[in-house]
Amino acid sequence: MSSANKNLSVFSTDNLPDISTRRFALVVAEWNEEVTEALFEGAYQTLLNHGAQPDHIIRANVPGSYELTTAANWLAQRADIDAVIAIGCVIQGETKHNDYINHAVAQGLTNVSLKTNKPVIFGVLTPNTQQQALDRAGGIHGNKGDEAAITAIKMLKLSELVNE
Ligand SMILES: Nc1c(NC[C@H](O)[C@H](O)[C@H](O)CO)[nH]c(=O)[nH]c1=O
Ligand SMILES: CC(=O)[C@@H](O)COP(=O)(O)O
Repeated sequence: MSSANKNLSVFSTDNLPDISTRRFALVVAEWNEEVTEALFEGAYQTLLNHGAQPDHIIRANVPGSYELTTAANWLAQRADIDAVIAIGCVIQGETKHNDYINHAVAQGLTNVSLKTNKPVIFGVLTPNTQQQALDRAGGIHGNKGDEAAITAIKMLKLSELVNE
C-alpha cells in the first residue's frame, strides 16, 4: 500500500504507553531543509501531543541523510536516550547517488537499532520529486514525521513487553 492510499498522519492511538519519562533524540538532515523541517515539526509535535516532555527531546542536525546513521549511533548509545528518530529527505537526482544513500541509511539505522537494542526510526523520505516530498511532509499524504514519532512510541511499548 503506498502513501497515496494510507495517510501518514492517520494512525490508531489506542493503548499507547506513558512516555512522560521517556527521552528522545531527533536527528535531522539539513539537505532539503524545507521538507526536513516540516518532518521534524511533525515528529516533535506528535511526541508532545502524546505525553513526551519538551526537555526530554533533543535535536541534532547533520549535513545530509548519509550522516544520519553516524549521529544515530552516537545518540543511541547514550544511557539517557530511549529512542532515536532519524529525519531526512533524499530526492532522486540524475545519477544513482540517491540509491546509495538510501540503502546505506536504511541498513545503517537498522544496524544501530539492533546493536543498541533501542528503537531507531527511519523517518527518511525517498521521493522521486520535490512535490512527492512535500506531499508527505504535511501535504496531501500526511506527515512522515508524525508516523515516525508514533512508530517510536509503539516500539517503546513493545520493548517494555518483551523486556519485562
Ligand atoms: N542529495 C541529497 C543528499 N546528499 C548528501 C549526502 O546525504 C551526504 O551528506 C554527502 O554524500 C556527504 O556524505 N542528502 C540528503 O539528505 N538528501 C539529498 O537529496
Ligand atoms: C541524492 C543526491 O545526492 C542527489 O541530489 C545528487 O544528485 P545527482 O544524482 O543529480 O548528482
